[in-house]
Amino acid sequence: MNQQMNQQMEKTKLKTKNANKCAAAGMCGGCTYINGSYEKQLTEKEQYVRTQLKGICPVNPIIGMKNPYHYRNKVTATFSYKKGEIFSGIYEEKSHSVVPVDSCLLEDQTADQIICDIRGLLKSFKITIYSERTRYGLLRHVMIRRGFTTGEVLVILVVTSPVFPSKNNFVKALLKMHPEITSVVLNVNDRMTSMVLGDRNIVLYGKGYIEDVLCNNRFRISAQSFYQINPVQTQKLYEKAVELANLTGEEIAIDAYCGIGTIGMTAASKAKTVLGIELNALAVKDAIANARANHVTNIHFLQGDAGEQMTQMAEEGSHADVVFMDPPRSGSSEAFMDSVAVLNPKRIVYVSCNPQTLARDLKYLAKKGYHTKQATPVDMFPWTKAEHVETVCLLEKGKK
Ligand SMILES: C[S@@+](CC[C@H](N)C(=O)[O-])C[C@H]1O[C@@H](n2cnc3c(N)ncnc32)[C@H](O)[C@@H]1O
Repeated sequence: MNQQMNQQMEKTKLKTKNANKCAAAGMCGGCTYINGSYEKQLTEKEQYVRTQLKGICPVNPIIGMKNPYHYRNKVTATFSYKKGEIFSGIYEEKSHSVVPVDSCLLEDQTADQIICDIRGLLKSFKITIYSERTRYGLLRHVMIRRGFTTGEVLVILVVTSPVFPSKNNFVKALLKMHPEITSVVLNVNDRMTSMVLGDRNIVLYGKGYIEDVLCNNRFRISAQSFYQINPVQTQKLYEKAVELANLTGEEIAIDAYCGIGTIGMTAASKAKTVLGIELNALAVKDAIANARANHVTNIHFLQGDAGEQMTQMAEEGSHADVVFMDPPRSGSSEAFMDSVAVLNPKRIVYVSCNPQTLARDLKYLAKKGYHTKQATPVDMFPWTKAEHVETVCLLEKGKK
């Protein structure tokens, strides 16, 4: 039997075994660890971080989750046709064919139910499904964001055109089935892109965003803004990050790659001032509104590339006592890290969702005189790949 046939048989066996837990297992690429115990998964993730950070710093035990299911507060569905009937689901791993999914072990259950009910409405409202191949059709995706503490629900209908048939009646029908929905937004995405959201939002119902409470602050979260997808673990992650910063109330702190200002606002009550830096203009708008709504007066925000903003601050002779940095999976830039060194903070708290780029950046920061004292992995994405484990690190200036 050739190798290809063997691999195919192994794949089929795995799918059959996993299908007991989830019909899409082995296809959507989400639950890599579905077959083992949660404890084993935590051990492997911790070991993965240890391997990546070998020779850099000691690694503390991983912080796991008590109930590691249905934690995703943001759910995105894609639609397609099978024998003329519309179905909804998730893209197959590394492909754009849709795997049917009605309920997922990781996703918020209310969100999954709303998606199924929207799918049920499409035919009677004559809403067509967008095809990437023909570029014909209206509805590309449905995204649901749900506030874990507030229960608020934002439904985002991602469409190719702002002309949505009988939109008021559609919203009315949806609200009748799901009175818990607090806002509905049309997001127009008419580009040939694999990005889910377009730039234009039209509010059909409610305020156009949700609010959620995290670490005693209330945050406003718009369609496009980054917000951690596992609120239970985020609380633990931010508490650890602020604890590592060891703030006394006298510090000038920077929250780089700040999103809607969540880490900076959590730290603000313990620091003198905080400056948040973020590229996404809508996230900065949310961050400013969040600071105002929570009466946090010692935090300010800059919109722009973190590397460019920090370079400018370094050139102006600015100083910081503590820098929080939480870059995207690709990690930080040398321009940013060069400038951090010029600002001369005592401590850097690095939050990362990619141990590989984290290791690369920690090595670069070591060359700049910042040594990593400790790292703590946090399981933000239970059942998914070890490569996605979150880690929070403390770096200090001076000798190793
Ligand atoms: C992993 S998220 C962290 C956000 C926030 N700290 C949180 O916990 O919610 C990374 C953030 O970096 C922002 N970002 C990406 N590239 C950036 C850049 N070059 N400069 C500044 N911010 C950037 C993204 O828009 C996103 O909000």
